Amino acid sequence: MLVVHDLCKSYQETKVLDRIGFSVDDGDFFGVLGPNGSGKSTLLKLISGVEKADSGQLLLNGTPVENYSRKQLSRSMAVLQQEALPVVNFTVQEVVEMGRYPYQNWMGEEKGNQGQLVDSILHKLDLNRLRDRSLQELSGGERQRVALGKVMAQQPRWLLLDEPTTYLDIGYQIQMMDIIKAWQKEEKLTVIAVLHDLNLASLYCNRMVLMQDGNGIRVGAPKDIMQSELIQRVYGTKPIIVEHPVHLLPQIMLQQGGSFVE
Ligand SMILES: Nc1ncnc2c1ncn2[C@@H]1O[C@H](COP(=O)(O)OP(=O)(O)OP(=O)(O)O)[C@@H](O)[C@H]1O
Repeated sequence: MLVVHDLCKSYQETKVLDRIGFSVDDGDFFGVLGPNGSGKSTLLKLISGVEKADSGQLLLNGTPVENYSRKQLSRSMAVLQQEALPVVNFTVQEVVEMGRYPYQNWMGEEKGNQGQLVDSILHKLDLNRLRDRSLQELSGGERQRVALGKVMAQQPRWLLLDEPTTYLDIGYQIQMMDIIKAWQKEEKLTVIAVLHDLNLASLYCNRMVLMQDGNGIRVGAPKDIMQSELIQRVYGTKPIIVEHPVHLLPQIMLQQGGSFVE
Protein backbone atom coordinates (compact mmCIF):
# COMPACT_ATOMS: atom_id res chain seq x y z
CA MET A 1 0.00 0.00 0.00
CA LEU A 2 1.15 3.53 -0.78
CA VAL A 3 0.13 6.34 1.55
CA VAL A 4 0.64 9.94 0.44
CA HIS A 5 0.08 12.27 3.36
CA ASP A 6 0.18 16.09 3.32
CA LEU A 7 2.92 16.11 0.68
CA CYS A 8 4.41 19.49 -0.25
CA LYS A 9 6.97 20.42 -2.89
CA SER A 10 8.11 23.82 -4.10
CA TYR A 11 10.48 24.85 -6.85
CA GLN A 12 12.03 28.19 -5.92
CA GLU A 13 9.06 30.26 -4.68
CA THR A 14 6.37 28.24 -6.47
CA LYS A 15 4.41 25.63 -4.55
CA VAL A 16 3.84 22.74 -6.95
CA LEU A 17 2.36 20.21 -4.49
CA ASP A 18 0.32 21.62 -1.66
CA ARG A 19 -0.54 19.12 1.09
CA ILE A 20 -1.76 16.45 -1.29
CA GLY A 21 -2.99 13.20 0.28
CA PHE A 22 -4.46 9.89 -0.88
CA SER A 23 -3.71 6.19 -0.67
CA VAL A 24 -3.26 3.48 -3.27
CA ASP A 25 -4.14 -0.11 -2.40
CA ASP A 26 -2.18 -3.11 -3.62
CA GLY A 27 -3.56 -4.19 -6.99
CA ASP A 28 -5.10 -0.80 -7.82
CA PHE A 29 -4.90 0.70 -11.28
CA PHE A 30 -4.75 4.23 -9.97
CA GLY A 31 -5.07 7.26 -12.27
CA VAL A 32 -3.50 10.66 -11.66
CA LEU A 33 -5.49 13.26 -13.58
CA GLY A 34 -5.42 17.03 -13.81
CA PRO A 35 -4.71 19.90 -16.18
CA ASN A 36 -1.29 20.96 -17.45
CA GLY A 37 0.96 22.14 -14.66
CA SER A 38 -1.19 20.74 -11.83
CA GLY A 39 1.76 18.76 -10.43
CA LYS A 40 1.19 15.22 -11.76
CA SER A 41 4.72 14.51 -12.99
CA THR A 42 6.20 16.08 -9.88
CA LEU A 43 4.07 13.76 -7.76
CA LEU A 44 5.36 10.76 -9.74
CA LYS A 45 8.97 11.92 -9.28
CA LEU A 46 8.48 12.01 -5.52
CA ILE A 47 6.83 8.57 -5.44
CA SER A 48 9.67 7.05 -7.50
CA GLY A 49 12.28 8.66 -5.25
CA VAL A 50 13.82 10.74 -8.05
CA GLU A 51 13.08 13.91 -6.07
CA LYS A 52 12.47 14.62 -2.41
CA ALA A 53 9.41 16.23 -0.84
CA ASP A 54 9.80 19.38 1.28
CA SER A 55 7.39 18.02 3.87
CA GLY A 56 4.73 15.35 4.35
CA GLN A 57 4.96 11.59 4.14
CA LEU A 58 5.22 8.99 1.43
CA LEU A 59 4.92 5.50 2.88
CA LEU A 60 5.45 2.42 0.75
CA ASN A 61 4.19 -0.61 2.67
CA GLY A 62 4.57 1.38 5.89
CA THR A 63 8.18 2.49 5.23
CA PRO A 64 9.12 6.01 4.06
CA VAL A 65 10.20 5.87 0.39
CA GLU A 66 13.47 7.67 1.23
CA ASN A 67 14.47 4.73 3.47
CA TYR A 68 14.66 2.40 0.45
CA SER A 69 17.99 2.18 -1.36
CA ARG A 70 18.13 2.96 -5.09
CA LYS A 71 18.57 -0.74 -5.89
CA GLN A 72 15.69 -1.79 -3.62
CA LEU A 73 13.41 0.78 -5.24
CA SER A 74 14.36 -0.17 -8.77
CA ARG A 75 13.62 -3.82 -7.99
CA SER A 76 10.14 -3.04 -6.73
CA MET A 77 9.23 -0.01 -8.81
CA ALA A 78 9.48 0.71 -12.52
CA VAL A 79 8.74 3.93 -14.34
CA LEU A 80 7.55 4.25 -17.91
CA GLN A 81 7.76 7.77 -19.32
CA GLN A 82 6.15 9.48 -22.29
CA GLU A 83 9.19 9.23 -24.51
CA ALA A 84 10.73 6.39 -22.64
CA LEU A 85 13.72 5.57 -24.85
CA PRO A 86 16.24 7.73 -26.63
CA VAL A 87 16.92 6.73 -30.24
CA VAL A 88 20.18 4.89 -29.61
CA ASN A 89 22.00 2.16 -31.44
CA PHE A 90 21.00 -0.80 -29.24
CA THR A 91 18.93 -3.70 -30.43
CA VAL A 92 15.44 -4.40 -29.13
CA GLN A 93 16.67 -7.48 -27.26
CA GLU A 94 19.57 -5.57 -25.67
CA VAL A 95 17.22 -2.85 -24.41
CA VAL A 96 14.77 -5.34 -22.89
CA GLU A 97 17.74 -7.09 -21.21
CA MET A 98 18.74 -3.76 -19.64
CA GLY A 99 15.62 -4.08 -17.48
CA ARG A 100 17.50 -6.81 -15.55
CA TYR A 101 20.11 -4.34 -14.34
CA PRO A 102 18.78 -4.13 -10.73
CA TYR A 103 19.26 -7.91 -10.39
CA GLN A 104 22.82 -8.06 -11.70
CA ASN A 105 26.08 -7.92 -9.78
CA TRP A 106 28.84 -5.45 -10.62
CA MET A 107 30.05 -7.76 -13.42
CA GLY A 108 26.63 -7.63 -15.08
CA GLU A 109 25.97 -11.27 -14.13
CA GLU A 110 22.75 -12.68 -12.76
CA LYS A 111 21.70 -15.94 -11.16
CA GLY A 112 19.01 -17.90 -13.01
CA ASN A 113 17.86 -17.90 -16.58
CA GLN A 114 17.05 -14.38 -17.71
CA GLY A 115 17.02 -15.50 -21.36
CA GLN A 116 13.69 -17.28 -20.88
CA LEU A 117 12.12 -14.22 -19.27
CA VAL A 118 13.33 -11.93 -22.06
CA ASP A 119 12.05 -14.39 -24.71
CA SER A 120 8.62 -14.52 -23.14
CA ILE A 121 8.43 -10.72 -22.94
CA LEU A 122 9.47 -10.31 -26.59
CA HIS A 123 6.81 -12.85 -27.52
CA LYS A 124 4.09 -11.19 -25.38
CA LEU A 125 4.77 -7.78 -26.92
CA ASP A 126 5.01 -9.15 -30.45
CA LEU A 127 8.61 -7.94 -30.67
CA ASN A 128 10.18 -11.24 -31.66
CA ARG A 129 10.54 -10.34 -35.32
CA LEU A 130 12.18 -7.03 -34.30
CA ARG A 131 14.53 -8.42 -31.66
CA ASP A 132 17.76 -7.80 -33.62
CA ARG A 133 16.68 -4.43 -35.02
CA SER A 134 18.26 -1.24 -33.73
CA LEU A 135 16.02 1.21 -31.87
CA GLN A 136 16.97 3.72 -34.58
CA GLU A 137 15.03 1.63 -37.09
CA LEU A 138 11.76 1.53 -35.16
CA SER A 139 8.64 3.68 -35.24
CA GLY A 140 7.65 5.68 -32.14
CA GLY A 141 4.93 3.15 -31.30
CA GLU A 142 7.34 0.21 -31.60
CA ARG A 143 9.91 2.00 -29.42
CA GLN A 144 7.25 2.54 -26.76
CA ARG A 145 6.54 -1.21 -26.76
CA VAL A 146 10.26 -1.89 -26.31
CA ALA A 147 10.26 0.53 -23.37
CA LEU A 148 7.39 -1.44 -21.86
CA GLY A 149 9.38 -4.65 -22.43
CA LYS A 150 12.30 -3.18 -20.52
CA VAL A 151 10.13 -2.35 -17.49
CA MET A 152 8.50 -5.80 -17.67
CA ALA A 153 11.97 -7.37 -17.48
CA GLN A 154 12.47 -5.39 -14.29
CA GLN A 155 9.66 -7.49 -12.72
CA PRO A 156 8.45 -4.67 -10.48
CA ARG A 157 5.61 -4.80 -7.94
CA TRP A 158 4.80 -1.16 -8.67
CA LEU A 159 4.50 0.38 -12.10
CA LEU A 160 4.48 4.17 -12.52
CA LEU A 161 3.33 5.43 -15.90
CA ASP A 162 3.80 9.04 -16.96
CA GLU A 163 1.60 9.62 -19.98
CA PRO A 164 2.62 6.38 -21.68
CA THR A 165 0.21 6.73 -24.60
CA THR A 166 0.75 10.39 -25.58
CA TYR A 167 2.45 9.75 -28.90
CA LEU A 168 0.49 6.65 -29.84
CA ASP A 169 -2.41 6.33 -32.27
CA ILE A 170 -5.72 4.96 -30.91
CA GLY A 171 -4.88 1.38 -31.88
CA TYR A 172 -1.50 1.44 -30.11
CA GLN A 173 -3.01 3.31 -27.13
CA ILE A 174 -5.53 0.54 -26.48
CA GLN A 175 -2.92 -2.16 -27.20
CA MET A 176 -0.53 -0.57 -24.69
CA MET A 177 -3.20 -0.22 -22.01
CA ASP A 178 -4.52 -3.75 -22.62
CA ILE A 179 -1.03 -5.25 -22.29
CA ILE A 180 -0.43 -3.31 -19.08
CA LYS A 181 -3.82 -4.33 -17.67
CA ALA A 182 -3.24 -8.01 -18.50
CA TRP A 183 0.26 -7.84 -16.95
CA GLN A 184 -1.18 -6.10 -13.90
CA LYS A 185 -3.76 -8.86 -13.39
CA GLU A 186 -1.32 -11.69 -14.02
CA GLU A 187 1.37 -10.40 -11.64
CA LYS A 188 -0.97 -8.56 -9.24
CA LEU A 189 0.91 -5.32 -9.90
CA THR A 190 -0.09 -1.96 -8.56
CA VAL A 191 -0.19 0.67 -11.30
CA ILE A 192 -0.13 4.44 -10.85
CA ALA A 193 -0.71 6.19 -14.15
CA VAL A 194 -0.64 9.86 -15.11
CA LEU A 195 -3.13 10.11 -17.95
CA HIS A 196 -4.41 13.12 -19.87
CA ASP A 197 -7.10 11.15 -21.65
CA LEU A 198 -10.00 11.03 -19.21
CA ASN A 199 -11.87 8.44 -21.28
CA LEU A 200 -8.92 6.07 -21.30
CA ALA A 201 -8.49 6.65 -17.55
CA SER A 202 -12.13 5.82 -16.91
CA LEU A 203 -11.85 2.57 -18.88
CA TYR A 204 -8.69 1.28 -17.19
CA CYS A 205 -8.43 2.80 -13.70
CA ASN A 206 -10.48 1.57 -10.75
CA ARG A 207 -9.59 4.66 -8.68
CA MET A 208 -8.14 8.07 -9.43
CA VAL A 209 -7.12 11.40 -7.99
CA LEU A 210 -8.05 14.62 -9.74
CA MET A 211 -5.41 17.31 -9.19
CA GLN A 212 -5.68 21.07 -9.39
CA ASP A 213 -2.89 23.49 -8.46
CA GLY A 214 -0.99 20.85 -6.51
CA ASN A 215 -3.99 19.65 -4.55
CA GLY A 216 -5.85 16.38 -4.86
CA ILE A 217 -9.32 17.85 -5.02
CA ARG A 218 -11.15 14.55 -5.35
CA VAL A 219 -10.23 10.89 -5.00
CA GLY A 220 -12.58 8.12 -6.07
CA ALA A 221 -13.86 5.74 -8.72
CA PRO A 222 -14.35 6.98 -12.32
CA LYS A 223 -18.01 7.82 -11.60
CA ASP A 224 -16.92 10.12 -8.75
CA ILE A 225 -14.46 12.03 -10.93
CA MET A 226 -16.17 12.12 -14.31
CA GLN A 227 -18.76 14.69 -13.38
CA SER A 228 -19.57 17.55 -15.68
CA GLU A 229 -19.43 20.43 -13.13
CA LEU A 230 -16.25 19.12 -11.55
CA ILE A 231 -14.50 18.73 -14.91
CA GLN A 232 -15.61 22.21 -15.92
CA ARG A 233 -14.31 23.69 -12.68
CA VAL A 234 -10.91 22.05 -13.11
CA TYR A 235 -10.37 22.11 -16.89
CA GLY A 236 -12.47 25.15 -17.84
CA THR A 237 -14.54 23.30 -20.41
CA LYS A 238 -17.94 21.77 -19.86
CA PRO A 239 -18.20 18.23 -21.20
CA ILE A 240 -21.23 16.00 -21.64
CA ILE A 241 -20.91 12.77 -19.66
CA VAL A 242 -22.33 9.61 -21.20
CA GLU A 243 -22.23 5.96 -20.19
CA HIS A 244 -20.07 3.66 -22.29
CA PRO A 245 -22.57 1.26 -23.91
CA VAL A 246 -20.35 -1.81 -23.43
CA HIS A 247 -18.29 -1.14 -20.30
CA LEU A 248 -20.97 0.89 -18.47
CA LEU A 249 -18.34 3.42 -17.38
CA PRO A 250 -18.53 7.21 -17.69
CA GLN A 251 -17.06 8.76 -20.83
CA ILE A 252 -16.81 12.42 -21.67
CA MET A 253 -17.84 14.09 -24.90
CA LEU A 254 -16.30 17.48 -25.57
CA GLN A 255 -18.45 20.30 -26.90
CA GLN A 256 -17.45 22.82 -29.52
CA GLY A 257 -17.51 26.21 -27.81
CA GLY A 258 -17.31 24.31 -24.50
CA SER A 259 -15.12 26.93 -22.87
CA PHE A 260 -18.05 29.42 -23.09
CA VAL A 261 -20.75 27.12 -21.72
CA GLU A 262 -21.94 28.23 -18.26
N1 LIG B 1 12.47 21.37 -11.95
C1 LIG B 1 11.54 22.34 -11.91
N2 LIG B 1 11.89 23.60 -11.59
C2 LIG B 1 10.97 24.60 -11.54
N3 LIG B 1 9.66 24.41 -11.77
C3 LIG B 1 9.26 23.18 -12.08
C4 LIG B 1 10.17 22.08 -12.17
N4 LIG B 1 9.46 20.96 -12.51
C5 LIG B 1 8.17 21.35 -12.63
N5 LIG B 1 8.05 22.68 -12.37
C6 LIG B 1 6.79 23.45 -12.39
O1 LIG B 1 5.88 22.79 -11.54
C7 LIG B 1 4.56 22.85 -12.06
C8 LIG B 1 3.99 21.43 -12.14
O2 LIG B 1 4.72 20.70 -13.12
P1 LIG B 1 4.42 19.18 -13.44
O3 LIG B 1 5.32 18.79 -14.56
O4 LIG B 1 4.45 18.40 -12.20
O5 LIG B 1 2.90 19.31 -13.93
P2 LIG B 1 2.02 18.26 -14.76
O6 LIG B 1 0.68 18.24 -14.10
O7 LIG B 1 2.72 16.98 -14.91
O8 LIG B 1 1.93 19.04 -16.15
P3 LIG B 1 1.69 18.51 -17.66
O9 LIG B 1 0.32 17.92 -17.69
O10 LIG B 1 1.77 19.77 -18.47
O11 LIG B 1 2.78 17.53 -17.99
C9 LIG B 1 4.66 23.58 -13.39
O12 LIG B 1 4.25 24.90 -13.21
C10 LIG B 1 6.13 23.48 -13.74
O13 LIG B 1 6.53 24.60 -14.49
